[in-house]
Amino acid sequence: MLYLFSVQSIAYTFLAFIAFIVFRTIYRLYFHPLARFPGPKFAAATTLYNAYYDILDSGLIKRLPDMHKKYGPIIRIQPNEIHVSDIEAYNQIFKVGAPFDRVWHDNPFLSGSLQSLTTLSETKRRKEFFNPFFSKAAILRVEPYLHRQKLSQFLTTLSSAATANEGKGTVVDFWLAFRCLTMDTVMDYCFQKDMAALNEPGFKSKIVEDIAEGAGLAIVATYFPRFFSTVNSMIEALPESMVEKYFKPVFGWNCAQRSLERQMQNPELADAKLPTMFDRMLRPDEKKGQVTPSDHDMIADAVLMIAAGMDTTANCLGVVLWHVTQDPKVEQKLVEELKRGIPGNEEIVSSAALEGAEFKYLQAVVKEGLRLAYGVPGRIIRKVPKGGATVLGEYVPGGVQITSGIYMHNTNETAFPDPFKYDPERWMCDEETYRQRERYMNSFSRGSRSCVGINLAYAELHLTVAHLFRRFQITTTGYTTEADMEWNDCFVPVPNGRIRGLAKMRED
Ligand code: HEM
Repeated sequence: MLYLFSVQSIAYTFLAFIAFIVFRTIYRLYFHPLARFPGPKFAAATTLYNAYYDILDSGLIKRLPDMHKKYGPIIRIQPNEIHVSDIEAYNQIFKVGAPFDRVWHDNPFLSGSLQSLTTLSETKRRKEFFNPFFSKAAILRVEPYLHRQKLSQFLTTLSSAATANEGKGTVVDFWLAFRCLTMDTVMDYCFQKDMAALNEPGFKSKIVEDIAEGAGLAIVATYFPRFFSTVNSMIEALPESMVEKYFKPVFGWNCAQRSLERQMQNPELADAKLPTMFDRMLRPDEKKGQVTPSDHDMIADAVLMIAAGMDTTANCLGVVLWHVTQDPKVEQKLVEELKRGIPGNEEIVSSAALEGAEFKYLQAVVKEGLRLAYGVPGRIIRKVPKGGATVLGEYVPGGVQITSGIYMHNTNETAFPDPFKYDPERWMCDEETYRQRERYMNSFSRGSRSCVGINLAYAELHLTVAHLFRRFQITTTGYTTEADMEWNDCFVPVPNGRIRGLAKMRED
């Protein structure tokens, strides 16, 4: 009897569940406030549609251009989410001060950080600490002690690889090398903390490998935030040796986190002559109503800087290296310009000089790399304010998620004819065309939530690309394939393979 009862109750529960799914699907398809928006029916019925393409395929974002061609400029891509393809609508949602708050998918490593703040007012208060720290003037002021030194270490380690084998060179894993560079730079710039990844022969840094390998999970975590939070707490409760062996990304993050915690508790560990990111937070301007964030939130911000600054910049360097080495004309023009502007092979010039009139082609090479590296291609989501908003002439109710992916704008066919071709010449144009193209190029996002690290990123990119190609001849053909460079949208693009190349010293 007891057995029967339990079988019956399981059956009833199952039927109730099926009924719930059926009613919910009918509601979503025919009675939901977004029911009138066009788009695939499956996407309107369940988030599994998005999840399928984001987790099991290379990302929904890559399907959106075709979906927009079929259904129009404003489409429903999830039961409660709208995607718009039009640049004016993008500007409406992402302009400075726009009332569309960020949608935050809980992430155990970043909760409490700037990125987890959703409203404009909270964001503005926290950004007051960051904006002066990442200003162009601040970046230039410390450049001789920091990012230029990191660049020198990068070039030295690369020289060792390039002069090995009696000068025949060695194959270098540039995927890892660029991550060592960007990780060491961010850690040094923000916290005066030397992770010394660049000193590892052949850039074989374990901590960078461990942290970088976790990037692929970021998008999965946005669909199952509670599950990932719980699993993360369980992993953290395990003995350290097990975490190191079986859960490498978590271990890498924990190491970075502990090291930052140590530094926060012992501020004297920082070199007093240069500020760290925490200095300003620990000395808030009370007249402006600033308050020091909690220790937890400052640590979360520190972790955010690594997460936001490492892969994005390294991805762009990888894209530039790949395309430049695949096109002899581009490489020749770049190297000629660099030889004119940097006569001595061993010389290091400042990022300010590299952003001047003598290096226009270098700037175009970097800009085109940023365009095709996409920054955060798809998942930057906003919430329609209470009371709703009119977007592209359509009323969208309050509370609905809305977005417009960077990938779509960076590959807009009108702004960038033959959009997937890497062509720095697009940026060697008249001012009006340049401005038009810039409106579509949104790799750093726009508005109140745009990238706070943009100046540091540009300095790193110009410095690295200039000195890399000035000093080294790199062959990627035969060591990297088109398929390796294909990417999956994991919040940031994660390439299928690693970019590797044979590095040799340039003779003149
Ligand atoms: C090529 C390099 C980079 C690209 C393409 C890039 C791109 C972006 C994008 C698209 C966003 C918006 C993400 C969102 O709204 O969810 C963003 C946010 C952010 N970036 Fe960058 N980024 C780069 C480098 C850096 C660096 C070097 C740092 C600092 C060390 C940094 C720090 C941040 C922070 C803190 C945010 C969060 C801003 C907020 O939530 O309001 N980024 N970045």
